[in-house]
Amino acid sequence: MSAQREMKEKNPWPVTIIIIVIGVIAIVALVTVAVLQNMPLSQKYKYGIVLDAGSSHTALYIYEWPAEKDNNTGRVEQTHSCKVKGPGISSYASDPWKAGESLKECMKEAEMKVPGKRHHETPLYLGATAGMRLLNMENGSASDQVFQAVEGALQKFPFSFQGARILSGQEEGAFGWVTVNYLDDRLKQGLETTGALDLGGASTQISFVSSNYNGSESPSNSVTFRLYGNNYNLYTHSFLCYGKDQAMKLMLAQQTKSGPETILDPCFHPGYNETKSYSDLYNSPCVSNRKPQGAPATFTHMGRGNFQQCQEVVKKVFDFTSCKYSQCSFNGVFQPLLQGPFGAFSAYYFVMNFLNLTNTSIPLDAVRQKIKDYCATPWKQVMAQHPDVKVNYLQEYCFGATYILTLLTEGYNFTSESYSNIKFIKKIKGSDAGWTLGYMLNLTNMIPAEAPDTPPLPHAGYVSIVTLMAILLFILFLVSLRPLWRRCSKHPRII
Ligand SMILES: Nc1ccn([C@@H]2O[C@H](COP(=O)(O)OP(=O)(O)OP(=O)(O)O)[C@@H](O)[C@H]2O)c(=O)n1
Repeated sequence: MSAQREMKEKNPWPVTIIIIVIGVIAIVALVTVAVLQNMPLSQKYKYGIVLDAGSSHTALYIYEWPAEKDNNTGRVEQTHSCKVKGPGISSYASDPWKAGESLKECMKEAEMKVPGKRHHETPLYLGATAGMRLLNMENGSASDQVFQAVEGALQKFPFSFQGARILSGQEEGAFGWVTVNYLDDRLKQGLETTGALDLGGASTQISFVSSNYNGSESPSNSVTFRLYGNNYNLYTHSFLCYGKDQAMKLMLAQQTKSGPETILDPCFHPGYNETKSYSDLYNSPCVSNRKPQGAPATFTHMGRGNFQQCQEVVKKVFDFTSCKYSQCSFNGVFQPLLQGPFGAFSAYYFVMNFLNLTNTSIPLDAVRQKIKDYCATPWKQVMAQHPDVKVNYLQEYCFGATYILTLLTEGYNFTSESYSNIKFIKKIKGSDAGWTLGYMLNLTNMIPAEAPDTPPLPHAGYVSIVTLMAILLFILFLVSLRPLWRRCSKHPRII
């Protein structure tokens, strides 16, 4: 009996097993805590909606980002877009309530796309650009009525409506630049930025960072930002009336100065023949003061399809005569030396994409030749070759391409070499290039001035290190129990 008790007391196995079990439980607990503690929270998303009320049309964009990453970058994505049917809101000046009505279809779509429980916290913004800038200049009360109508319509939806307003040209340029560089992940990483070229229907913007511009010459073109710990001194300018549609009015005004009944327009295809009204042509503040006295009610617009002559007429819409600065683009507007890559979007993309000219490694002379051939193509043939393209767009691609080339090379001074620095783009990583994303990021304070603190290790690295340390500690512990092992390995003596 006493010999058995002694054997039990001297046998260390049960103690060793208990220690091993506790050790294993401790390791499992440690690793589990490390994994759970560092696990990303279950993905909840937040949403933001921006309506781009442009001169030619309105578009709605829905953005989405992980809820816990409000203050971080590169995570906001466009998840949905909706093109509002009909013209831009400025076209409803004589029927303002229709401007509000026109938005309802896309807004209903947004109600379906954003999860119901997020509706009330989802900010909704409407920003109007050059079409409303022009209407506001022309008729302030009509512009106010259009805003009242759209605000009334938008307030009826369950989102958190943050107001409708006209963006300045400077804001439009700067937010377009923010969008492009945010989507390219250039801001967070502090990389060289990309310039932004935006061609709308009524205005056009150029924005870029140039090392020879610090804002002292022509301060009205300067916008400064501090983003993720980096300072940016952006040059930006918006040319009102130099969007594609208004520039075409300027070009047609050149050709109808004397109030003729017929014009033979080099920027339209041969065989193109339409009767147009003088009052429609001269209905915008960009040209209204040039309307010829005693002109007939209509004129016949005929096409000639001559690229060189078109270039000559288009050049005349720019004023290159005066510049009080060290250097100018046109109309006496200061512009520093072009620098770095550029992204060109909106109508730049629509037109160049239609003509298969988005590849800027094609030499400029070859681009000119292609546009020349296209302009010379008879209108009937163009229509037959593109039955799916809206005639309103189709008839303007010869002018559009000639205008784009003239604006870039003569207006902004891109050369045969620097032309290849331009990329014609529609989307970047699934989000449309344009001012809307930059506008929302700014209003929701989603780009911090200082670089956000990042954890020293990624989640997987943290878990691996904790696991490794725990195993090493356990092995060390087992090794420290060696005296016990030796005793265990000897057969218990039964005396
Ligand atoms: N498939 C398309 C779509 C649009 N356009 C042209 O692109 C211009 C409109 O560009 P957009 O960026 O939509 O301009 P808006 O926002 O309407 O104008 P703005 O910014 O000046 O207010 C218009 O001239 C339109 O004719 C085109 O040529 N082909």
